[in-house]
Amino acid sequence: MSLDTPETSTPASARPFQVDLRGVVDLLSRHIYSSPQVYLRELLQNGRDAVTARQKLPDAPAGLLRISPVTDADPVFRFTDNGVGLTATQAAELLSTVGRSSKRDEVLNLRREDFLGQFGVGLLSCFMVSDEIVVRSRSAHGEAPIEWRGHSNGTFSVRELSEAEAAGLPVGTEISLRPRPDDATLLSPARVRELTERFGRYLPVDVQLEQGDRSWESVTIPAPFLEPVAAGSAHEEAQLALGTELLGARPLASIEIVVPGTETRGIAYVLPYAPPPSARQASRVYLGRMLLDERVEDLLPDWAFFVRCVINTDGLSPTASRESFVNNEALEYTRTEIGNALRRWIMLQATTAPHVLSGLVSVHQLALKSMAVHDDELAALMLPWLKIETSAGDTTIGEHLERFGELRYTDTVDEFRQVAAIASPESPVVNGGYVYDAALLRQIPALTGQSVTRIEVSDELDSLEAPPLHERQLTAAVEARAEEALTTVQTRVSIRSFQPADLPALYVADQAVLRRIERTKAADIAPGLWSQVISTNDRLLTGKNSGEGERDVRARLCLNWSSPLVRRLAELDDPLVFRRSIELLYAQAMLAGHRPLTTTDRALMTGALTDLVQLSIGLGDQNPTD
Ligand SMILES: Nc1ncnc2c1ncn2[C@@H]1O[C@H](COP(=O)(O)OP(=O)(O)OP(=O)(O)O)[C@@H](O)[C@H]1O
Repeated sequence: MSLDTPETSTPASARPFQVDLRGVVDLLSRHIYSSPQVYLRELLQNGRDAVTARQKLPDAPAGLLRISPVTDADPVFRFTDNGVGLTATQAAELLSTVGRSSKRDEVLNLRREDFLGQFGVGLLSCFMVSDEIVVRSRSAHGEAPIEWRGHSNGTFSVRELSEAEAAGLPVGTEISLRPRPDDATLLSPARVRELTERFGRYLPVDVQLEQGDRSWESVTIPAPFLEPVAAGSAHEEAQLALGTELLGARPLASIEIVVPGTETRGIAYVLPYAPPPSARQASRVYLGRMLLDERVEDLLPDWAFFVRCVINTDGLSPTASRESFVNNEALEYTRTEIGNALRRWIMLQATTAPHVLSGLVSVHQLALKSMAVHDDELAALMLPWLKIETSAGDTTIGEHLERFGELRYTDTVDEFRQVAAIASPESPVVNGGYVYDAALLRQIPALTGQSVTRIEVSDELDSLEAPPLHERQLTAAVEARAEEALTTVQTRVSIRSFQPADLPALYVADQAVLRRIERTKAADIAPGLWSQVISTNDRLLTGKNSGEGERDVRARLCLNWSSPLVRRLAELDDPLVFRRSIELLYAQAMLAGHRPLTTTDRALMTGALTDLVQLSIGLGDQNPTD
């Protein structure tokens, strides 16, 4: 069927949509606004906008918003402003038409930046707490004062007030609400104070609350996050107090954020504790100094999880719920600029306040590493402060490079654990296995010109020499005895010589090393032509192939033939002492390599320890454990 109107039909007259106000209020309260408490935010916002509109006229007084909560003596809530006011025509048109707003640019149909409202639905939020809204207003443009009454059943009336009726009504607007019994607490003095302070504490107009004794108390204070502060000033204290309230602890530092492009400014507080890396810090955000939300999620870049911000913006667009921003180019730009401000601050600390940076690094290592990986400039400044684990203990990249001039690292934690025990103290190995570490270490040559080498476990264990030929018979017998001792944990045993000599055993799980051990074993058995064939073949091997399957590449215990303890064990005749000692060496090598112990491993270790203790105190013959 065509959507065009058939020529023969009678032209239909255009009629306006009917709006079911109850449905709209239900939509607002259940699906747009998070809670009925936003009635106060919407009133504050309308009052603030009316004051702004009046300030554009000559001789406007300073803006003033006054709120009288519901009390036992007076069950009506009143909100007054000394703003621009409304004429009868404006009231009929603007207050009574859902979606009509005076605050949009007529041509662009966009929010005008000096106003907070734009959607033309805010006043309806009062129907979430009251069945009737009464507006009495006197326009700054002259004309008779008016009274507009709107009902939640969708009807309204508007009338001009006589001067007698409007006696004492100044230019501006007064909104009265009589709360539904269930909602009365939302309009009570305590809740009204709490909500006014939360939403409107930093508004650029004076907001006053009526007290029990009919006096007025101002709740507005200067926003401590909008001005640069002098060190040691009361203003700085107020700024830190706000950060302490926000984080629950005194911030490590405060970083000024200024994004002129979207009229955004505020403070990023550095958390004094490390949050989980996945936890994106939500920002407390004000729009035109009115609270938008305590937890706006998308204003910071992902990596900025070490700060929490308090921000005010005049240039970003709120969604209709006024609890988050429209995800547009301006938001994207602001997010990037906030990221740049954080980066600039870190760089400044690196050059002017290294102690601040080192404090920051000790708490927020991971966030900083994640930033440095994608940012050469930042990496150059941050690298010296970043902590690393080395076979000679924990240190920083800067200290390590200063001491050793070069850096050798493993790609994984597992590799590190296997080589850490045998790395020489003159050339320690760095653990590049923690998140971002290897990627950062690889940046060093380009940034500082210093040498960085990735090492392989197999290269480090290259010095695993087979015992001399004349001792092979003895070592083969020890290997067999030791392997028998370890049958429950199915671990092979090889004897090799390596440094340091005081390390009796090494647990080897690296496949390349295991292949090499197997190779030397085959070469030992088949000297001459066969050993050449095998070594040529090994050079060609880069991964798994059919020949490899025949080799035994199970993890194994490497006993150190250079260790006096192992040599002493080789001479030991007592089978129980030998077995228990081998079991203990196995457990010790597992623990030194940070390998998790299985139940069998633990049972083996406990049994060995118990027996050795019993044997050493002379109980061995009476009660060995098995
Ligand atoms: N206190 C007031 N003084 C003067 N005019 C007002 C006042 N409150 C509301 N108005 C007029 O009524 C219109 C509709 O108000 P409403 O709160 O429903 O929407 P809005 O403020 O324009 O937009 P939003 O839905 O985004 O809050 C306003 O655009 C304004 O012209």
